[in-house]
Amino acid sequence: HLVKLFRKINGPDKPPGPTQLPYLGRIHDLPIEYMWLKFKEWADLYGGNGFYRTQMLGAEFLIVTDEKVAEDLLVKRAKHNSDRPNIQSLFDSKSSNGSMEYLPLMGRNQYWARQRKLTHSYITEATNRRYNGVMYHEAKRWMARLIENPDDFQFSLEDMASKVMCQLTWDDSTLSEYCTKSAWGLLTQMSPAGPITNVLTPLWHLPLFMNPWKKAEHKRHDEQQEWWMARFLETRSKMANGEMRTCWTKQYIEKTALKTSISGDAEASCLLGMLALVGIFTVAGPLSYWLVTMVHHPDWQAAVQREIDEQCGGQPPTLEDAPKLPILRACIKETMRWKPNVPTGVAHETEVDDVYAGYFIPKGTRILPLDWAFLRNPVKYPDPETFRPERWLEPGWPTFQAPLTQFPTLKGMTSFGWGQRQCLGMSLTQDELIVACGSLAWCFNLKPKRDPTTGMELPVPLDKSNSLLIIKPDPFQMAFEPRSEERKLEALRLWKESDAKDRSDRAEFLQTAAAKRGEKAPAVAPIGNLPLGMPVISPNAVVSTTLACSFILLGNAITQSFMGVPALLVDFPHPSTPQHALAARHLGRQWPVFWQVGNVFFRPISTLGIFGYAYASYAAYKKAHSSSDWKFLAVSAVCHLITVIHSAVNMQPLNAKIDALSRDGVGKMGIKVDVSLAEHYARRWIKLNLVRVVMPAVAGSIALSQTVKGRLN
Ligand code: HEM
Repeated sequence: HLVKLFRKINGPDKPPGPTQLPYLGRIHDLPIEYMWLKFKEWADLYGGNGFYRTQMLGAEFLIVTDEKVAEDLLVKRAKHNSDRPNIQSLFDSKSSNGSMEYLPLMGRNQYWARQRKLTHSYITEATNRRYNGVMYHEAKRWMARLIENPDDFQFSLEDMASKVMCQLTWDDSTLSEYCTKSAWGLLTQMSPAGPITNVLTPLWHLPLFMNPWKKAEHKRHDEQQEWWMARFLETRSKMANGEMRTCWTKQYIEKTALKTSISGDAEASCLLGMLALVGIFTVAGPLSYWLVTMVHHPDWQAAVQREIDEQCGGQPPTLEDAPKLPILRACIKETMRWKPNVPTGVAHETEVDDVYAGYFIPKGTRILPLDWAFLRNPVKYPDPETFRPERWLEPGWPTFQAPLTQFPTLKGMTSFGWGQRQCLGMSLTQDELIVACGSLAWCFNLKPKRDPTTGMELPVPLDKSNSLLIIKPDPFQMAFEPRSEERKLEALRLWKESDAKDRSDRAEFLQTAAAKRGEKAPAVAPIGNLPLGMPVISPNAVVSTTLACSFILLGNAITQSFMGVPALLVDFPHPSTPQHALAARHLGRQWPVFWQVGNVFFRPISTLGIFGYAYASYAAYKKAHSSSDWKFLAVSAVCHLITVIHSAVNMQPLNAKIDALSRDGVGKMGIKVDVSLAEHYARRWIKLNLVRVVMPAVAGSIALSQTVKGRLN
């Protein structure tokens, strides 16, 4: 039976390709890491017709390695070849059961059709509006961040792309960090290099109680959905107060909701959430590779800088300048050709049996347009392994197109896919890369970093990346050297100016909204995403104050336990000696002086800590319940609460006892104490006071780490 099966699956009627094993196909020698390189290796062996076939665990693949074949199958026969394969580790990735969640992964069904139409119209409109200046604002912020903290460039790069998308979707750039995390979560889950269940698909069907992959996906999925819905509802409630500026979600609620076939809030929140998410890791890829490329090609970097200096009047480039910047556009396009960030391409699935070039292509075949192969075709791209932007700029190269005011353009590149499923973010990607890469070239010399001890240049690897569906380079180090002191100051000034304008625009908008409602305008403009109905006080400012409280309390408690009381007890006479009674009375008299400051000063600031941390925790909860930030601050609040309760319940009675020593053992409320235990009371006090050392230390450390990580912004 096996021999028969083997002959059948490798029969001469099948398209060429590596020999297939029954059921396994070629799963055994297809590496998860850098899978596209193996696909290309097979392409060189079997892809003479522009395609070859392989199998994986019963799934049939047609790997397309020539653009003409991709055009034939995915554009001309798009009607039958525009479905998507199921992704095992996501629930209903194709929306066959109406989940309506992830547009790029949906099958070719009604949900996909209406969501694609709407997404296309929103992106087109935003492109025509020049994205309301969001890209310029975020590029300026990024330059300033790179000047102030260059070593954090990988984070700030992705955060810039995320802020652009969050701003366009919800008019709130403060959502960027969570959105990026959520984006990588989804990307990992859907990639072959993600959970093992994407490759060993039967594992996914284990019962839930013994299935860690399904449990993890439940959690990820539910958190993401909840967050998208929270953003949607928040926009709606801000709109009800007239406090929402232009963004895609507002546009949907205000204009589209009544006219569209989108089924309701759940579908709309997913469509908008997915739109925000898909523009992060995609744009971050070429931006990261731009850094790598420029470090390795200082001559082209200098050419881009010269062009910008000559054409943009000493300022960073705008989209209006783009026609005058062919070298910048050529370098961006060549970066995307040389280091494509979706190297395997995105699979389509066939919906009918078909015949192509005499070969039978069964229904359900996954067609993979292998971008790595398209972009390394030596006929179209001579010397394909080398970064050569001149191929877009000089007549004589197969890819040259005139006029240079229009070409080269990213639009239509094979990297954006094919036919009915072609990427909807081409213009947004092109515009964002022109603004961001152009601003980098205007402001910095991008160089290798030197090891501070050896003085040697640290390598910037060319071929190290993750292996997800959309890739980015592995972490590396490099230097961002401002081109001159004036450029640096100008970049900082531009950001300050843009930030101030943004804040005042928001404040003015809110004031107008308040005036329309007949209310007094809020004193401080809420920047970001503060909870509705709360006084508008920045959680960051509150926590900075309570942090000081925690550490003051800590300092005080250390002084008391390790200096103050031990000093009072030096050479304290033994109860059997005649001097003891006098010393005990003396201790009782010293005590109120010592303790009073605790009641008057430290208890109130400890109480202030409770409220401050609780407020910040609540604000963090409102901002993103699904993130655990609020829990950290809640722990800080509880630590302060414990300190206050402990002082009242355990320490105060001890104070009263020591105080009673000053009156020969009879306290104010008539309590009687044993004078011979004077030193014992004081030493016990030292021990109990350690709670007042530990609790503020924990509270303060947690809050400090949250503040340093920027979790309260
Ligand atoms: C370097 C940047 C980008 C690359 C290389 C890229 C690449 C791709 C690819 C290969 C596809 C699948 C095409 C196919 O199946 O044939 C795709 C689909 C898609 N892209 Fe992009 N993309 C990029 C940026 C963006 C951005 C910035 C957005 C939106 C803001 C976006 C939105 C989409 C959407 C919505 C789809 C799904 C289309 C559908 O399934 O009908 N992309 N992209």
